[in-house]
Amino acid sequence: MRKQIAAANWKMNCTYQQGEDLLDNILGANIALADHRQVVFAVPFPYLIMANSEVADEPNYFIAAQNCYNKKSGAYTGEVSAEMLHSIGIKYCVLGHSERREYFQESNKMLAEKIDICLEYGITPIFCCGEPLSIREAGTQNGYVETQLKESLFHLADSVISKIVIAYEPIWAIGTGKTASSDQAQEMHAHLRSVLAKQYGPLLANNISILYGGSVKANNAVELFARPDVDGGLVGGASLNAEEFIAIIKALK
Ligand SMILES: O=C(CO)COP(=O)(O)O
Repeated sequence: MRKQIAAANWKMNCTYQQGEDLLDNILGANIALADHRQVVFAVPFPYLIMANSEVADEPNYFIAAQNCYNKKSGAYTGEVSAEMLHSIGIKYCVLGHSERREYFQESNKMLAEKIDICLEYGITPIFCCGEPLSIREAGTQNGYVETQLKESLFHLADSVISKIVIAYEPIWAIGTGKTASSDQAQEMHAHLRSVLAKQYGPLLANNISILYGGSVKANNAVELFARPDVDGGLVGGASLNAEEFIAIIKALK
């Protein structure tokens, strides 16, 4: 079975102490994860080392960075490299979140570079894609998201593509409380998988986890995650509440 993943994206939230308490509360629930299930916490940079040591003895729990730079090293004041993340044992990195694309002008091409560097350092990218409301209203979301995939991922060899996790996050559903219906999510996830299958063949496409993100909550996770092409979620707001996120972890297939 494909990996089913509950990923928390804390964004720019929590003090160090709050973050530590949140992790303690979630890990304290002692949810044992079957081998096809994983939990990932994407925490702010200053908390990576603390968070990584919290999950060190917890099988199938991992820590992610929320971003890294598209250059390997050098005079880029304030940036964080994939090599730095690797050097502290980080295994995942969220890339191309719509907030990065919007506020920091991250392009598909720049994201392709970030993906290559992460893979070089053995870091699994959680590649985010998703359309804005205007595109959804025009009905052209399939082509829009397909282009994001093509321009950032399709240079990857067959041997590497299965190392990517994809997160489909329709922008109109992020932080708005307006979740895509499970039908809308399934439809897009199936489309993305067919686009991947066209490029890489059905076998590889079937192995790639595609997470849904956008107002995932305890009360809609079961229905969303039950859909055949929805392999878990990338969760913002609800991941900041231990009880909510625990319920979301338990909703994994
Ligand atoms: O952007 C998201 C996760 O990366 C989704 O955020 P919300 O769950 O707060 O809508």
